Amino acid sequence: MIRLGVPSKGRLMEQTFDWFADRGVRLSRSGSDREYAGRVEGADDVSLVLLSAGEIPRELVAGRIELGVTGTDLVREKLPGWASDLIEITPMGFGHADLILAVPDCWRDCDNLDDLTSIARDFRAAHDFRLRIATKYHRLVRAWLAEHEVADYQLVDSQGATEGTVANQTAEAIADITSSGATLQANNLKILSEEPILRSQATLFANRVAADGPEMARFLAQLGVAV
Ligand SMILES: Nc1ncnc2c1ncn2[C@@H]1O[C@H](COP(=O)(O)OP(=O)(O)OP(=O)(O)O)[C@@H](O)[C@H]1O
Ligand SMILES: O=P(O)(O)OC[C@H]1O[C@H](OP(=O)(O)OP(=O)(O)O)[C@H](O)[C@@H]1O
Repeated sequence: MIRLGVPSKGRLMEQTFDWFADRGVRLSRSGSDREYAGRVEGADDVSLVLLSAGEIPRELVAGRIELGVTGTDLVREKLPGWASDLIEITPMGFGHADLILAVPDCWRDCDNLDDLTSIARDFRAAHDFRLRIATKYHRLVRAWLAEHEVADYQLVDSQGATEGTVANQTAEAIADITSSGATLQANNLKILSEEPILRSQATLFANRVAADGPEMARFLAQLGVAV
């Protein structure tokens, strides 16, 4: 049996259902909106497990699901060395979002990371703490800033409504996912001019060990994708 983990709600769930339906596999929730049980029609020996998108990377590595749909951002953030445990089977063409760093619009002299570096240095000299960047993507943001030799900052954890932290004065800058840009605009934030920290999209992942079996090869062939 192949256990397929799919996000349990929202657009990501609906677009995942559409993607499989286009390939002849009908996924559905059984019961009410609150019931996280699912049904699979059109494929043998496949069961549906509805999970939070953020938990799918961990469940894949633990081998509690063999296949899973989630954003590449969540896999890279939550699983250092993910490629030794998981295989990226195919990007799915939806759930596109960029992980970016943004600062207040009113910081006229801050357009790129060099500007931020000098602002952060001055900030540290003027205050008795370092410039705060709110994010839930700790690992990816730290690695990116280290790569660009930015050191005078601290991360503050924000698990939601991250763009609001600047107005609420719990951070000076944010690093979060953006898609349309509407949330940044509504919160008077602008993106630094560098390339995004990461470009993410919904992707089908497999547990590397499970990917070897004949059942998996059959199912992936039915979907028109290969390991
Ligand atoms: N505005 C957006 N547009 C497109 N994709 C997005 C957007 N916001 C988040 N995502 C993507 O959706 C995936 C799920 O994100 P996130 O974990 O924030 O979802 P959630 O619905 O809050 O999940 P949870 O069930 O854990 O509460 C991530 O891969 C993320 O990149
Ligand atoms: O660029 P946009 O199209 O405006 O999308 C970006 C927003 O979408 C996500 O939030 P979500 O709605 O998942 O809520 P969250 O704040 O709880 O993460 C993300 O964290 C941004 O806040």
